[in-house]
This record gives sequence, C-alpha cells and structure tokens, in this order.
Amino acid sequence: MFWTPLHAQIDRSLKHRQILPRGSRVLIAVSGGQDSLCLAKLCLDLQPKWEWNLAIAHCDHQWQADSQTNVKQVQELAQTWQLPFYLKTATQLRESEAEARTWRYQSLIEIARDRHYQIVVTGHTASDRAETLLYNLVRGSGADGLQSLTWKRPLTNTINLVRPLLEVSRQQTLEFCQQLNLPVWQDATNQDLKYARNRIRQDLIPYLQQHFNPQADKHLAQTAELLQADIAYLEESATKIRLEAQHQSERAIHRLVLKSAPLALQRRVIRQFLIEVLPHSPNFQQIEKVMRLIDAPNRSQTDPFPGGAIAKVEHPWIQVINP
Ligand SMILES: Nc1ncnc2c1ncn2[C@@H]1O[C@H](COP(=O)(O)OP(=O)(O)OP(=O)(O)O)[C@@H](O)[C@H]1O
Repeated sequence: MFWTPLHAQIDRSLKHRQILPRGSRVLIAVSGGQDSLCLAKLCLDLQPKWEWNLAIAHCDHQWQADSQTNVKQVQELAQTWQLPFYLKTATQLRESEAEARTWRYQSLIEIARDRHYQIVVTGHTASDRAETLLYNLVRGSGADGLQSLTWKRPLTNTINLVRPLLEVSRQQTLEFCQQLNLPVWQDATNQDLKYARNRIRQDLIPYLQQHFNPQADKHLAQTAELLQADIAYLEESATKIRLEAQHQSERAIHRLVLKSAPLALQRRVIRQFLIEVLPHSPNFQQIEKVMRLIDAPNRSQTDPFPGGAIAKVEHPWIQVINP
C-alpha cells in the first residue's frame, strides 16, 4: 500500500480525537466527488490497523441526466475495494439544496439503522468549514453556528455522524485523488452560482485570499475549531445550571437561579430547557422571549410558540404551559 503524509495525518488525528474507535462499523457516505473519495480510500487503507467494518453508501438525487454514470462509478469502486455498497435513489426530489440534504441524511440514517452501522462518516473538509463559517456569519449566527461543522454529532440515539477530514483542505483531497488516480466525479451543481455556498467558494474565499490573507480559508477553519472548544465548555456549564434550576417533574425552570447566571449561559440554559419541553427546536426569537421573563414582574407571559404553548412567570418559576 502507498502511504502518503495524509494517511499519517489522519491516523494521528484519529488517535488524538478518538472519534472512530477500533472495530467500529463505519458507513462511508460517498458522493463520488474528490472529498468523499479521498475519505473512502483513507478509511480503506487504515482499516487493517483500526479493524473497522466498512461499507459505502451513495445517494442518487437523480437531478442530472448522467447521475447513473456516477452511481456506477462509485459502485465499481466499492467492488474493487471489496466493500459492501448501499444505494438510495430519490424519486421526484425537488432541486433544492436544503431538501436534498434532509433526504440524504434520512437515507444515510436508514441504511445505517438497517445494516447496524454505528457511525456515518462524511468527507467534509476544512474548506467546507471555512465556507460554512462565512455563510453563517453574514446571516447573524451566534458562536454555535460559527463553530461550523463539528467532528462528531449524533444523528439518532445510536448513530453518530463523524467528519474525519475537518483539518484537511480541498486542495489536499484533490492532490490525493490525483496522486492515487481515483476516478473523481465532477458534480455540475457545484459550479452553479445560484447557490450561495458556491459563490462563497468561488468568489468570496479567493477574494479574501488574494486581498487579505493567502491562508484565509485555513484561518477561518481554525477560528471554527477554537469556537468549538469554547462552546463545548459553555454547554457543559449550562447543563449544570439547568439541572439545578429545572423543576423535577413540572415543565418549569427557577427564575432566580437563571437570573444569577451570566448572560451567555442564560440563553444556553433556556435553549436546553425549551428543547426538552417543546416539540420543536427553539429559534433565537423564541429564546429571547423567555429571556425577557427573567427580569419580568409576576404573571408576565410570552405569546404562543408554534403549537400554542406559552411560557409564563409563576413566582419563582418560569413555566411552559400547553394550550
Ligand atoms: N449524493 C451523496 N451520496 C452520499 N454521500 C454524499 C452525497 N452528497 C454528499 N455526501 C456526503 O456529504 C459530504 C459533504 O458533501 P456536500 O458538501 O456536498 O454536502 P452539504 O450538503 O454541503 O453537507 P452539509 O449540509 O452537511 O454541510 C460529502 O463529502 C459526502 O461524504
């Protein structure tokens, strides 16, 4: 086997982060593009050392007339590498990035659940991370959005999403694929400038590199990494406060315990609380409405959340009441 510096880098990173434990059943999400091909080959080469059970999953959106050719190419590669291959084919998926993403993750979860894979790995890179950071920044995201793509996050109770290439640039995956002669599929939608993501990739990042810092993408990804460590710490602190403040059985949280916490933690505690008691994830405005109740006089209440529940001050509690 041909061992490159990238093999060594990923092997080291996996040891350090412990995100793909030895012997795990790992489903590799392969689009056919350079990033996920690079990921799949690295997993294949590191497999004897880490003793994973690997398989390849591909989702066919059926947007392009030639998507069949892409499917065949990924399938043949899986065959050559002697890995199980699982395919999901969309029927009548609208041409929307957001809908495609939702469908894709759902499909990957289904395959992982049916075939007992605990981990799905994707080929997200440091370049994706830099782009996501910029995309979220101009939309007014807080630190949570700016950490942009985490190394590991739960998809369900039993399945985790892991992104082993978050420190690898797109330039590196391209060079790797060229060096190892991997059949990279060029997705035409990646060039389409109607998608904000593509404009960030093709216009904004090159502009920043040319006029501000040649390593702008790498530095943005580093900022995301620093934020991620801070956020993990803040979330942990918020959980401690929530456990202290939340009523054992009622859908209520102690207003004065909240009030004594720093502002940054108040928002996080409320968000964690609302995630537990509402049927949907709260957005920024909904969290702010409850924030206002911390300083409110008695018997103030919010207007209804979607679904009709309201939050209300019942001294000393802030209570969430169903319609
Ligand atoms: N059609 C596909 N089939 C299987 N896996 C895919 C497919 N498309 C993307 N992936 C996986 O997702 C990774 C990221 O791809 P891409 O950047 O196109 O997705 P994205 O929609 O921007 O992702 P996200 O929204 O999670 O950031 C790929 O490296 C690959 O692992």
